[in-house]
Amino acid sequence: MAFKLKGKPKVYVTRLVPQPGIDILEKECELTFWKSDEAIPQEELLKNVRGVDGLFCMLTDQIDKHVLDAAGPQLQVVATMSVGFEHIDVAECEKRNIVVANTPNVSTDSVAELTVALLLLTSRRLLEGVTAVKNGEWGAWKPMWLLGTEMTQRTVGILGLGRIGYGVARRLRPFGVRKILYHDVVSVSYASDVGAEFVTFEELIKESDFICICCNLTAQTRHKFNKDTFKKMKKSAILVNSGRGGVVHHDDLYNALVNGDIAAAGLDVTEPEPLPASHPLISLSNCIVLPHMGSNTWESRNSMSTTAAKNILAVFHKEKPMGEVHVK
Ligand SMILES: O=C(O)C(=O)CO
Repeated sequence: MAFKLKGKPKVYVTRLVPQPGIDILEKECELTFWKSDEAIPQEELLKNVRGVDGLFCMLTDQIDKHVLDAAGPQLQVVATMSVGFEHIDVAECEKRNIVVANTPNVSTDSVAELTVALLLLTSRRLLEGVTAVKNGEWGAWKPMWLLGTEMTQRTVGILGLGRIGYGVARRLRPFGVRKILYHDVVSVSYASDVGAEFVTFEELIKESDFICICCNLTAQTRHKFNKDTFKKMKKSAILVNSGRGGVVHHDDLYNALVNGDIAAAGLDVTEPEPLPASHPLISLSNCIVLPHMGSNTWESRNSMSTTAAKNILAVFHKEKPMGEVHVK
């Protein structure tokens, strides 16, 4: 059901976000903000959404039934400044005819670049090198010190050959990798652009030297990497996750890294986030943990902000937003 708006529609923005999106919204909407770089506490969110027509949120905000109730029946759109939308109760929004939209495409290059960077950081043991220099451990050249693994002639496995997985595959081809394997819910037509071969999950984990997790978190992918998976992987395998933390069982990963079931891991996403500094994975030299930096570029964040803003306006204009999402 469409609601007629009297005057400018009201939009609540749950954080300080890049200005380009705000400039777009300000022309047509009455904006209020959570004026902080830190996540809004849920009780503040519940208070501040009252009476809004649009909600501009991010992946740290739980947009559940209570928030929708607090907002009221005039709420038309929930636009998240993220690709992921696990934090939104999409089914509940659909029931209430509230459009949910995300920001696909605009962070693809940023996340794909980060994934390759993290793979190199991990496979070439670069952080251990930096740490050794800082700690004054850099002595005379040694033939057996901090040896990593080359990408050349290796098999790369990608779980989830969507936009980001494909972006990773395109960037890895010039490194001279021997094979790119992928597993996904369906085989995808553009796999042939990067010479990627569809395999079963079992084949992917057994044959790959490097595995990049680029998929969403769903009931099917939750803890897909667990103790049984790690036992089947090559002992020399390197695992990189830039998808969602919940795809990996972190306690099992810790054991696999300590017991030598796999060689190393690079994580840009964890479960939970933030991962506490006391978490055992952080103490390991063969595990690099980044603080979810995949889309941390000016280009990506500005586009995420403008896309979320345009999605909100599209709904007010009775048009289809670019990133409308539905219950799967
Ligand atoms: O957009 C997303 O879903 C993110 O994870 C932010 O990088």
